[in-house]
Amino acid sequence: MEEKQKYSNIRDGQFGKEGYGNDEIIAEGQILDWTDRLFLLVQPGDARKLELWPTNPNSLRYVLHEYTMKTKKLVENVLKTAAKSLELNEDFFVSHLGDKFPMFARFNYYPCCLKPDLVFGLKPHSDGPLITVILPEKDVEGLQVLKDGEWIKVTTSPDAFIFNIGDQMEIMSNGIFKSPVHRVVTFSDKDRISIAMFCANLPEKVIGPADELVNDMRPRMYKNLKVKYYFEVFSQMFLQGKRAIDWAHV
Ligand SMILES: O=C(O)CCC(=O)C(=O)O
Ligand SMILES: [Fe+2]
Repeated sequence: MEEKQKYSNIRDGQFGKEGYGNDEIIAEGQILDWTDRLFLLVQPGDARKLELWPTNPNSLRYVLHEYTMKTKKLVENVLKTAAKSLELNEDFFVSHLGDKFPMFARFNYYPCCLKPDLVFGLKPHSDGPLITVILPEKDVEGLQVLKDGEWIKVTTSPDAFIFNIGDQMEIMSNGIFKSPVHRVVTFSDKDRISIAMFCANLPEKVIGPADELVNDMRPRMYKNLKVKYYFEVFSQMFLQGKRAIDWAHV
């Protein structure tokens, strides 16, 4: 416990986004997730808060750096394919992101729970950034996606990543790609771990639907929004269990 507290997301009584710990508590009775998590900015390199990067195990810094670089390459390739599938220039998403886009790593540990019906490992939410790369536990399922009012299990496959579309992608694709509501359930007899890498546009960028995807058949669905502002709204709404994307509609 002491080791974890060295990296706590509460410093001098102030809640910080990065570090070890659960969500900020903003309301009495707010339901917290059944999870232990560490959240770190991993990209751009010069903005890392290394004092929050655990030194045990010793290899973590090196491995996380390598993992970040490889995830970046992978994401760029996937984003090129995604742009092509929308008949946009293949660099559409990649050029918006630029080279120094923010990437965050979230290490999720969901302990087993004697009353799994009463808690979520992670409550229903959508991801705010552009795209998330999830490395799930090899053989413990737990992630579920809401589709047409039903919760569908996301199956895992050894050595496969899960790519999740985030709100920024839904906005930029004018709603063609959907940012799904998803949640993580717990089990009475199994723990689960996952690593989620969130890739976002720079806070000062303004994003909106691609011009090519707005036409008479498909009118503009979302406002143009400054990313920083969207995140402020997102954080508040997330804690209240609401979706920021509903607020972003024109
Ligand atoms: O643990 C998972 O599989 C999903 C994690 C997730 O949705 C998140 O961290 O936003
Ligand atoms: Fe998520």
